[in-house]
Amino acid sequence: MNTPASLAAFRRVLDSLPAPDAGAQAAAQARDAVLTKPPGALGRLESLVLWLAGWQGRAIPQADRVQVAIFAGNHGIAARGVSAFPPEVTVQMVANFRAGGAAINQLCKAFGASMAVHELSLDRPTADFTEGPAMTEDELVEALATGWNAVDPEADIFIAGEMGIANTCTAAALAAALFGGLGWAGRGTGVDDAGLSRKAATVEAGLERHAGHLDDPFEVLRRLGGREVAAMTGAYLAARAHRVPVVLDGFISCAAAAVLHKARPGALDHCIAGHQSAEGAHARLLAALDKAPLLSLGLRLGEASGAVLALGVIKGAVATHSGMATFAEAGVTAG
Ligand SMILES: Cc1cc2ncn([C@H]3O[C@H](COP(=O)(O)O)[C@@H](O)[C@H]3O)c2cc1C
Ligand SMILES: O=C(O)c1cccnc1
Repeated sequence: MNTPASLAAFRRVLDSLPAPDAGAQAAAQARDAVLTKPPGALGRLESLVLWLAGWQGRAIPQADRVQVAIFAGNHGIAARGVSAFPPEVTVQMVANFRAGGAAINQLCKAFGASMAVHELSLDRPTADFTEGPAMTEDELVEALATGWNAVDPEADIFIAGEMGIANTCTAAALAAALFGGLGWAGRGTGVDDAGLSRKAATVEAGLERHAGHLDDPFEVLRRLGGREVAAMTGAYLAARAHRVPVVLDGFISCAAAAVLHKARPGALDHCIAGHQSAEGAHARLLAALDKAPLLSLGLRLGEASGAVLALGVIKGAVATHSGMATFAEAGVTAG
C-alpha cells in the first residue's frame, strides 16, 4: 500500500483494516495440540504463537527478522521544566544511538534485532501545547508518514522506540485527552516533586487550552502530541496495514498507539504489550488498551528497551512451537 498522502488518507486506512489469517491460526493451534507437553502447559507462550501465526499468515511463525525503529523528536513544553534533563539530550542521544552506545543498541544486539534511527526535525521543536497546537496538519502528516515509511512490510515483528526529552509529559497529555481523568503525569527521567507538579499543571493547561477540540483522536495527536510520537502512531498503522505483528514498549509507545485504539476499536489487535514500565500511569494506560504486559522489570527508559527484552519470551514461544516433536514423532503416549 502507498504511503497515505493526507490526514484524510491516514484516516481511511482505519476503514479497511486487515484481519489475522484464521487458517494459519487454526493450523498453529492444531500443531500446538499434538506437541509433547500437557495441553496448555506453555501458558501464555501458546497464545503468543497463535497471535504471531495469525498476523504473519504462517502456521509455524518466525521471529528472525525483527525490525526496531527509533524515532526522535523535540518538544516545545520542554522549556517548562517538565523533564529532569535538558532538551539537547535528545540530539546527543541520537548520536549515541548511531555510535552504538545506548542501552537499546546492546539489547538489539543481544536479541538479534535490526535497528534504525529516524530523527524528526530536531532543530524545530513542536510548539508549546499550552499556547497552541503542537503541530500543524502538514507537520502531523509528515510525522505520520515518516513512521509509516519506516516499517518493513516483510518484517516478522516490528518494534518502535522513541527518544524525546519531555515526551512523558506529552504522552500524559495524550492519555488525559483520550481517556479522561487526572494523574497521568509521572516522573519520567526522574523529576522531583516540584517537577511533577509542573508536569501535571502543563497537562491541565494543555487540556484547558484545547478544550472543545479533543473529540477526534488525530486532532488530539496534532494538538498535544509530538513528532516522534506521531511517527510511532503512523508506524503502528502501517504495520497493521501490512499485517506485521507489533510489540509495544512503554508509556510513550502506548500513548501513540492509543490514538489508533480510540479512532477504531480493535485497531491494535496486531499489537501486544512488551512490558509495564515504572512510569506511574503506564499500568492504567495498558488497562485502557486492554493489553496485559509480558514483562514488568521496573524499566523507565523507553528507546524500545522493554519491547526488545520481551523478544526473549517471544523467541522462546516460536522456538518451542517450531522445534518440538509431536507425540507421534517422539513415541510419547498422549494423555
Ligand atoms: C540520557 C537519556 C537517555 C534516554 N533514553 C530514553 N530516555 C527517555 O526519557 C525521555 C522521557 O522522559 P522525560 O519526559 O522525563 O524527559 C525520553 O527521551 C525517553 O525516551 C532517555 C532520557 C535520558 C536523559
Ligand atoms: O515508559 C516509558 O517508556 C518511559 C518512562 C520514563 C522515561 N522514558 C520512557
